[in-house]
Amino acid sequence: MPDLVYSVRDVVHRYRTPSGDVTAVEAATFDVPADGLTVLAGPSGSGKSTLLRLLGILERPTGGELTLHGNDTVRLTERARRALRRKVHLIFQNPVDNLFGYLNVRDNLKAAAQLARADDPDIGMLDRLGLPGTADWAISALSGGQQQRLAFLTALAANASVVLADEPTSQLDSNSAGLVIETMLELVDLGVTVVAASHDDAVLDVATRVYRLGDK
Ligand SMILES: Nc1ncnc2c1ncn2[C@@H]1O[C@H](COP(=O)(O)OP(=O)(O)OP(=O)(O)O)[C@@H](O)[C@H]1O
Repeated sequence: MPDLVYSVRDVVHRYRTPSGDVTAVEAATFDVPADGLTVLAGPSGSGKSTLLRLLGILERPTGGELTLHGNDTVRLTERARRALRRKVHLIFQNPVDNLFGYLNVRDNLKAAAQLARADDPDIGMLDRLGLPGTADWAISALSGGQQQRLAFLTALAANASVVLADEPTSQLDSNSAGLVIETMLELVDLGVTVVAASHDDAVLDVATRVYRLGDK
């Protein structure tokens, strides 16, 4: 049995709005084992992004239980939640939101490591993981797919054990999406736990497991 990274039990999340409470996540129950690619699937508005924010410890669920490596993230102090959050790396759907546009490729890896208080990153990962010879390139010189690929490599530079990706291929054409999927699977092979919210069939096809959120 692989290690359990997340245990999610009857998790509910409501947002307060001026026109009343909005239930974004309703009774979500699933496990995320350490191995493989876990995909959260569901139609627009089904709560995928909210669930990723809860898994990323950016927000506390309104109800239910959510543990990360056995730590009860609902009841932990803010300080303990911050320490746990350092092991988790979030990737957003728009590639440029994941990178510092004014830094080159190498310095993006270095900045990710510094922000996570990790050791100096191995820049050679660019050559091994699909971005050979790009260390000195500006971010704007990379294609969207290459930018998103680099975003996943910044997670390695940050020494993250968990990567949470919100619709990582939705802004990309199918070739670029293919590059990103390859990179997600490479991270999985390197022992990183990858959770992606996605309704892209190409991502669903390579998923190790899929948790479907219902229409509400
Ligand atoms: N900050 C917020 N305040 C109020 N309501 C919100 C907030 N964020 C999300 N919601 C609502 O919660 C529900 C779930 O949204 P969420 O973005 O998590 O779903 P999603 O499956 O990721 O959708 P999409 O694929 O369109 O991004 C929606 O009804 C949305 O309008």
